[in-house]
Amino acid sequence: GQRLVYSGDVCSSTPLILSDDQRHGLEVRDSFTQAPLGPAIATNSSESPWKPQGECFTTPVDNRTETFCVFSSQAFADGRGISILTTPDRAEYIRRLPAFVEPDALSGANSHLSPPYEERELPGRGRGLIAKKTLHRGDQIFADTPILVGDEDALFGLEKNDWITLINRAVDELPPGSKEMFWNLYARPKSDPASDRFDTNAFAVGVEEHLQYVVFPEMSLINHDCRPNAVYVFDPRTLTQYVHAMTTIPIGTEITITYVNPLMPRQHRLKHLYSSWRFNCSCSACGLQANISLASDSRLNQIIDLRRQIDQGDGASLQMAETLISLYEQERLYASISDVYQIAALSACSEGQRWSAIKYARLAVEIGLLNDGPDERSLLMKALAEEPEKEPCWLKRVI
Ligand SMILES: C[S@@+](CC[C@H](N)C(=O)[O-])C[C@H]1O[C@@H](n2cnc3c(N)ncnc32)[C@H](O)[C@@H]1O
Repeated sequence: GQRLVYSGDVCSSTPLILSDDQRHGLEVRDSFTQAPLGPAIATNSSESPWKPQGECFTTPVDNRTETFCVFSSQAFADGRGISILTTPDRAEYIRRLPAFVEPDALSGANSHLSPPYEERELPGRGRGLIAKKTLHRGDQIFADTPILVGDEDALFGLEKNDWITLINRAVDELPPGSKEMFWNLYARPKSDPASDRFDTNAFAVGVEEHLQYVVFPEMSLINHDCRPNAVYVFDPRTLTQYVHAMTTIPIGTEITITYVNPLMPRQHRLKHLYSSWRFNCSCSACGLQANISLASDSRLNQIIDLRRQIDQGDGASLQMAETLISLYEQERLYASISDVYQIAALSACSEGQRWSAIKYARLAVEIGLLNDGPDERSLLMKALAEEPEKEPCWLKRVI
């Protein structure tokens, strides 16, 4: 969850949160803040699922005083349970989400009976997840609800001791199975065992356009790679985070996601991973020989320059978009490529290149679903994939 804006805000995809000295300037991946499709919350108010709260703590946030309490439900998600450390207003919003009020909203979630992976001890990186069968792009690996939710304003605003009191209570209120999974999570001992585990394992997500940090204990075993083979996306209506294969993952291969913005140059990635998680990144992209690594960095710079030109100018020509796609492919940045297909689809549309527009729009739809979920852009891409001539972008480019 740390803010990883690098040169022009191109991409930020960090799942986890971090050490005390870095608890500032956080952000959520763009995709998480997309407006969900369909009504976000139920209009009828059902009975509150929350167990009566204990003591709450207050802190000033933006010139007002906010109160933070723990809201727990042991029954949530068929007894998996959830504890939410937030304000009473936000808890009220959350309890009306389909995750709580629609009986079938979680029917496909939290099923770990025959997972496509197994847990293994891996040299130099603790536990990790290894594919038990070959996975292909789009295969679902996880669909889980969080067991803990911690409000950004509480995490960064509350006195440390108040935060520690609340996060420990939040863990205590979980059903035994979930509590055990939480205590089994890895954390480097730093301040408080619950708070340390939360810091190492929480993902930043947007709920009601507000940043929350959420812990999914099964997904927490996924290690980092700068060129990962899996991606994750959060659905704020069902509070479900999905992990999908983004490339072919051969049987016996480790399943990975990226913890940092993969467009950062190698030195920045190494530094960031070390300062936040205290490990020396040894992924293939970090371990490249010096001259090959320089070539990789220069491609990353070229990507950032091109994207800046596109953002600041009048959009991309199809040629620019195809150059970008090629650079992403050369860099194996498949986990971040979906918006580049969108750029290509729009530029092809504006140049009246029918088949290219359809091809890139289809790719943007397919890959965008894995990366960003069903957001508004995916509707536009769907329409473009059908009949580009009917879209406002058609032949818009005046050259
Ligand atoms: C969310 S946990 C991942 C699961 C963890 N390996 C375990 O044993 O539970 C994050 C921690 O895993 C380790 N880790 C993750 N990716 C790594 C990598 N590429 N190289 C070395 N250590 C890594 C680091 O210790 C990091 O703080």
